[in-house]
Amino acid sequence: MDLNQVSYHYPQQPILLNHISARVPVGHILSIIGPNGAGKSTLLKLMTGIIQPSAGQVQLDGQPISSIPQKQLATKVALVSQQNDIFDDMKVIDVVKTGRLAHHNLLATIADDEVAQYIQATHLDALAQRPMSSLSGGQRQRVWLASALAQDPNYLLLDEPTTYLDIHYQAELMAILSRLNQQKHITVIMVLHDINQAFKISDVLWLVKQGQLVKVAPPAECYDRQLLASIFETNIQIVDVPNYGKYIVEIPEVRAES
Ligand SMILES: Nc1ncnc2c1ncn2[C@@H]1O[C@H](COP(=O)(O)OP(=O)(O)OP(=O)(O)O)[C@@H](O)[C@H]1O
Repeated sequence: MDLNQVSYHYPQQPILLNHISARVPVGHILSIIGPNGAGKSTLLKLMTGIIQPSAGQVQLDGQPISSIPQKQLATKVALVSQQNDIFDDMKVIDVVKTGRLAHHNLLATIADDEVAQYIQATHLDALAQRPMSSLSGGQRQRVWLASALAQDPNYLLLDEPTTYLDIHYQAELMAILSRLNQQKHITVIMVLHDINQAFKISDVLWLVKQGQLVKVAPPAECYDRQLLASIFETNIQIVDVPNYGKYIVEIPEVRAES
């Protein structure tokens, strides 16, 4: 996937993203990080074709994403975002089957067997027959992931996927994504707020500030205290944690006692 001179502004709003050009490395894990309002989710939406650039082009397999019919696009690109409750009356297994609609015309023709692997991959076996309305936020998050996987996409995009997850499930989700990436070669693109998680799991980072792509590099090249401090406008320290490695912490400025 390529972004060629992509600019974007919401209707009646000033320019948000300004001439962004970058290539998404196929088969890798890419995380987009940056402060609130930087334009990360908007960038993700442009990469799914949900919104179209005001100028420039997003290309998928050499084709403008805007020219790919929606159903065909759904077999290539899947988005896991903060979802609403429109599926509350449905059973988990049926919500997962909606992802298969990228490959079928009717939900009724999709067999349970066809979605079993996605339910297993997201550890939802015990919940498959439960209504969505009875699930916790973290469990729902895994259903959205299973449904996106059922699209069998080349590109899996996730917008803040760990928001509702406790630290155990955050680690579990990261492990699931790593496994999918390694075994199925799915390209993972996600917006992550936890920068340490992003640094740990990603092959490439996009650092975004005020609609600009400030740096594109592997995590090892982004452990730069000054760069991170300027992006997040806060005091950053990078510490060495035994058996973990480098860890980024935000340290509030210490004020001198008067
Ligand atoms: N539908 C919309 N209409 C108008 N402005 C919007 C819309 N969606 C987002 N914006 C504005 O665009 C800017 C970037 O929003 P975006 O959600 O892309 O940022 P973000 O980096 O993902 O932020 P966060 O970390 O807070 O989720 C913000 O100023 C936001 O208010």
